[in-house]
Amino acid sequence: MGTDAGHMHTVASAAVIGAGTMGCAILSGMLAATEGPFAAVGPADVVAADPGQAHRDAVAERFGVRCVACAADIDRAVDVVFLCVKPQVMDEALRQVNENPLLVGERMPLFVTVAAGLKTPTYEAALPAGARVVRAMPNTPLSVGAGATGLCAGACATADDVAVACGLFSAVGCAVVVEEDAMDAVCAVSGSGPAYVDAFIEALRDAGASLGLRAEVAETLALQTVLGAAKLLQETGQAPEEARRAVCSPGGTTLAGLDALFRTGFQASVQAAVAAADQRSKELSA
Ligand SMILES: NC(=O)C1=CN([C@@H]2O[C@H](COP(=O)(O)OP(=O)(O)OC[C@H]3O[C@@H](n4cnc5c(N)ncnc54)[C@H](OP(=O)(O)O)[C@@H]3O)[C@@H](O)[C@H]2O)C=CC1
Ligand SMILES: O=C(O)[C@@H]1CCC=N1
Repeated sequence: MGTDAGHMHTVASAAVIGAGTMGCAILSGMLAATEGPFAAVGPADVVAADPGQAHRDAVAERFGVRCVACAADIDRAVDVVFLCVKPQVMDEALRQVNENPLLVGERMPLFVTVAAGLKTPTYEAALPAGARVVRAMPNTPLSVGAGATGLCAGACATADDVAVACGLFSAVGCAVVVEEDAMDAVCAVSGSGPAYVDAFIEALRDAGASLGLRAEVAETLALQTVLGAAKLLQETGQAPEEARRAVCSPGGTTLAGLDALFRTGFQASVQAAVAAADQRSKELSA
């Protein structure tokens, strides 16, 4: 990594290990960045590792990056390695990283992991002493520039390393730095969160359809309602409680709807979902 006049580290090259949903979202954000630490990184500076040949061909075609089967096959040193495989196969991916002297030699890259559950000491124990690790928990809207990412630093990561990782994730959404013991909660709220919102949109669509709306009409209305409600909060800075009250006319439809929603356990359902995801994240790290 180089340091520019503002002392912000800039990245010249990167590797993405595991080019699935998250790996591709990171590739896409990194290559689109026109400012921040990844602004100078182009397709020729990036290598992706993924075992599926057909998948690799598709990734090479889509992003113009070089693709190899696994981290052991990466044939150049890089500044940053993004670890984007499932937690269950991280051991193997780290073993392949360790087999590659270009990645674990004298000049080690910064390792940024997005795996759920696995804690930074796990990586630090698997990699050579002194490995700089930043753990991130992004979410799928990253791929459309609207991600929400929580990050924390491993024991050897510097403030600049955290700034580099934040630079990538904040170019494609928002990024917040938290303590490592908050990462399971971040995973439960925003990492898994898009799926809860999708489930809500499905339920709103199906409820509309059950009242006789055509399914496509119901889905369009449900989706735009969620998008619009979030945008309203973001653009006005209103608290959700305040925005919610503005929808409620005395004795009107919304209060009738909210009363049924809360009476049938909406808040308890969300609480249970987040608690279960938090618990699962903790289990993945055990
Ligand atoms: N999806 C999400 O919403 C989020 C996921 N995450 C985390 O991101 C990580 C990746 O998840 P996601 O992108 O959804 O998973 P995907 O299955 O979409 O992507 C993982 C990719 O890694 C490949 N892979 C498996 N083993 C290796 C290896 N040894 N070396 C290189 N590549 C390998 C897989 O290939 P193959 O399929 O052929 O095995 C697959 O293409 C997980 O750890 C998850 O916890 C974090 C936040 C949100
Ligand atoms: O479901 C999972 O385990 C991953 C982590 C957060 C979102 N997807």
